[in-house]
Amino acid sequence: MAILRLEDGTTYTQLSDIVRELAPLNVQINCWQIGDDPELRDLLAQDILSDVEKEQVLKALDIYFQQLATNAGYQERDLIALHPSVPNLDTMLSKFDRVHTHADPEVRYIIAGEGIFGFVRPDGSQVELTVQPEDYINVPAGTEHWFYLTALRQIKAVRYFTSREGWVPEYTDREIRFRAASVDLRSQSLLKS
Ligand SMILES: CSCCC(=O)/C(O)=C/O
Ligand SMILES: [Fe+2]
Ligand code: NI
Repeated sequence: MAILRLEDGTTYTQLSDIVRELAPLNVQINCWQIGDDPELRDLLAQDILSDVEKEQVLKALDIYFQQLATNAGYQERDLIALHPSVPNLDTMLSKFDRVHTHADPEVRYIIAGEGIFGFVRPDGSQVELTVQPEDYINVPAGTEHWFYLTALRQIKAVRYFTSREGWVPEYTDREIRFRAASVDLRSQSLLKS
């Protein structure tokens, strides 16, 4: 279930509120059910998936890919699985944790773990959106955003492509003013003390 945090600390968890707050960016957010198939749930609980297992997961969720292919011409999908034992995880994440855009829409369906997208709204305010299983997000081409993992350091997401070239990050020099996860980490450390 998605969580949106504004710079003033306001937090939204209702999908309708989040849709409203992200509307100025035309960022689409929705909740797509994963279902309760035990074999799929077991695969999603594994950190590491073989290529065969990844394809099994993708096929189980292809109903959504078919909708995107029919309605919006999406051509390909793959599954990204990030977890603490991925070699050079921090190097990979460093590609996304600076403000960047893509020439194509960034379309992700979160199916395990969680991650945080940051956005700059037209009024200059910055917001951060924690995405979790069943959250679907479509970030329009050219939208400034950043992405990083929470303290869980684990996410599985289906990536949908209209072309492969268009998702390469194009960096902007926008400064990121806050990180909600650090707020969480700070509050967690406060809770611990
Ligand atoms: C959750 S998919 C990994 C992040 C990514 O592809 C991207 O471009 C984030 O901005
Ligand atoms: Fe991105
Ligand atoms: Ni949800």
